[in-house]
Amino acid sequence: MSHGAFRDTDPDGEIAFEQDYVNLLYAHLDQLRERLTARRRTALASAAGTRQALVEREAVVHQYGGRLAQLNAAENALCFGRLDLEGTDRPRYVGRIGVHDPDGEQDEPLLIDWRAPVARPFYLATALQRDGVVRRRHIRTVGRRVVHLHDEHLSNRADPEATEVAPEGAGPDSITSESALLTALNAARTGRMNDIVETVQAEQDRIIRAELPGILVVQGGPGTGKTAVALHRAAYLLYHHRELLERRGVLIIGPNTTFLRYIAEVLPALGETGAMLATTADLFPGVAPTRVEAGPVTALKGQLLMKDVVAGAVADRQWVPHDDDEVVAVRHDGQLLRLDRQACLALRERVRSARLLHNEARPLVRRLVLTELTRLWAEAVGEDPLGGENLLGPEDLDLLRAELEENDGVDGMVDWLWPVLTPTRLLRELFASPQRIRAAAAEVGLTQQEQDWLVREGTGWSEADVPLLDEAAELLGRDDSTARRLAEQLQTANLEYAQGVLDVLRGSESGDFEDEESEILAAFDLIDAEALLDRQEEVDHRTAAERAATDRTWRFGHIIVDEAQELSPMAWRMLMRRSRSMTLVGDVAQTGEPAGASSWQQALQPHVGEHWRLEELTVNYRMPGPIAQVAADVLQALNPKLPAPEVVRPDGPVPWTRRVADLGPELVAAVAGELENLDQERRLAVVAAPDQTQEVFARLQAGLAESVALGENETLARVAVVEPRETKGLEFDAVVVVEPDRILAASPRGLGDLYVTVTRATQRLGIVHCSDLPTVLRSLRH
Ligand SMILES: Nc1ncnc2c1ncn2[C@@H]1O[C@H](COP(=O)(O)OP(=O)(O)OP(=O)(O)O)[C@@H](O)[C@H]1O
Repeated sequence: MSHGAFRDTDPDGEIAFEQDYVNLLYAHLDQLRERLTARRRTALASAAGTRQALVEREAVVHQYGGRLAQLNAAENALCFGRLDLEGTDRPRYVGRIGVHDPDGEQDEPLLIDWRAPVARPFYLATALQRDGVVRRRHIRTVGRRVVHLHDEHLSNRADPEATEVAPEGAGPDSITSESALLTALNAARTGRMNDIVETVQAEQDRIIRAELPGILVVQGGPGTGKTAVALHRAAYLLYHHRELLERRGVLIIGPNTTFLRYIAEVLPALGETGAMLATTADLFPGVAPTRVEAGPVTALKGQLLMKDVVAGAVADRQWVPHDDDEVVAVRHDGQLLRLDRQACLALRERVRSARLLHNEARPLVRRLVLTELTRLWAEAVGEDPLGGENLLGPEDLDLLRAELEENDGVDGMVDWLWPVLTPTRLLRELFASPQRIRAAAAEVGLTQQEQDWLVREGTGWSEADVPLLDEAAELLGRDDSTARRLAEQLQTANLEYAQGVLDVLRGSESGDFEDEESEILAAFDLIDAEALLDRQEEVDHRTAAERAATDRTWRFGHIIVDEAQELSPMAWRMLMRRSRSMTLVGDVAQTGEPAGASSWQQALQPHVGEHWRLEELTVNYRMPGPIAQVAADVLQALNPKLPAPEVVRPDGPVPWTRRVADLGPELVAAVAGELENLDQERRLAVVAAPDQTQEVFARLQAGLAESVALGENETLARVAVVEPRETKGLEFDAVVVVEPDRILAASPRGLGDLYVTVTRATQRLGIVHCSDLPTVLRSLRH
């Protein structure tokens, strides 16, 4: 590996040279923005008298808006790289977007989008595999000012002074652009994730640019860049498959809303705003889970056997009398027409054999019920007093049937036998009734304890309920009656609104207008309210993400799942319905959820068999060596088969431990000491077991403001007190772990939570404990 020296001065005018070029790029960016803003303004102001013109105008305005957002996002670090190539004097500049000189004669763009194939050597070229690259230059800018250049000479013919051999142990051989990378890794964390577009590494680049179709699993230890890679892959795929992915949308699933906030700025910074960020809990429109359930309940609800429980619950609602004494009956024309158990059983079998979804089978149920009731009524009224054949002919039967159709009691009977069910009604009524649970679980063999876990007191949905609601929706099919009623109401309301718009237009019509310019057509001459409504519906410029958020059956162009190891089998089942083109990133050593995966094979086999491919990330960019060593010890105990990632920064502060009598002043002193070790802008997380976070927070809130010479708000803004699960996917400059023994005891999945906890720090790690340290933290014991 070779790398160049920093140039802090600019003896050869290199910075000035690059500054000129960067100025030129920004001038083009400004020009482009101005031109687009003006065009957008003109389009907005243009008249759109016809339906077609209105649709076209809206499309153009929308398109300009999207492009402008991309250009605005490129403002920061527009250009960050340059490649000098063999056989040409013209360098190739790499940046966030492509910039062309509209008047230029050259074919080659002034700036190449990092996602374009010709930008790839910027990330991949090494001294051994140069790909035609003689020199790779990293250009660092602050605002629009070039502040630093760093060169890597990949050619043997390069200036020997600018090339030096990497010091021993400076990190894995595969690292490129080491100086720029180390600058990024050592930077203070802000609480929001940054993009890594300037320093993507070769193994990451391969994953980012992997082909779209199919299921790609990315396994990697903590800090190997899985989240970063997943988000850059989203940007890459949107660039290369824009038409498909803007139409179908990209869904990004994260473990919780804190995490989604943490990553929210990465894609916009890469110029992409169209992806939908969600947790699996958000995937059933209209349901916002707030209910917290105990671990065993969550674990049970996540298991695949719950699909059979839900199916059992639906089947149980397709009612038949329990014995020969029970009947369903309707009174008609003085006759009591009854369906007994045998008749109901036969009817149910006929309907089930039609293999329709529950709600969609209702019209068939109604038809069969009517046939049976008609037969019963005919038997009663057409009976030949002399004992001969029934006196009624086919036409009479048709009349009887038509009459029965008008009887409200028939609908009541159908409701009883085959009620219209929504997913929420089905599960609400299931979880409220031990009898229903027993009936639903009859074929599944749930233990009494498991059945009791499903009984729900109170209301509200949990995250684990969402895949069950989705399952129910799949089995029930559309509840047409409600949907139709709602659609009709909406249509009426919208029609009234559209009519109102036309009335306003008419109201504003001037008297002169009618007399003198009757040739000119006004909007209300051309369209009626219904047409206006149609027109509004056609001009639906919500992004695919926005439309998908309200449509449970939306199929996405691609789904990215982060912390994918946490998904339960039922959650996988739900996601698989939404796309089969997926990137799943995670680490099976970090699983904390009770129903999460122990292996990718176990997680995916039931849904896609062997149809998935695995890539691995092997380099830890987050932790310095001494912290990584602590993590490696925990990993060794957790799953010795998983290799600990290599580190990029071998050196760093040694993690410290402090034994305290209780979590009082000594804890405060330890945290205060740690804060003093950190620069002002750096942030600290104090991680404690779920049942201790409140106490720890209260102690620190009271004690820290006094110990550290800072205001209370200022101090607490730098210190987050969190439980292990809340730190999933996040990182902090420093982490203080409180009572690891207690964290271990509170984890449903053994060492997973502790492993997550000790792998969050980018700079410093400390441990405060009252009880003995767990054996896995042996390297920290004195
Ligand atoms: N090529 C890179 N250049 C600069 N920074 C990088 C690079 N790769 C990763 N990082 C940084 O390393 C840190 C860890 O990355 P990330 O959070 O994506 O890892 P992860 O594998 O998802 O970790 P975890 O499993 O713990 O959630 C982040 O700060 C990220 O920006």
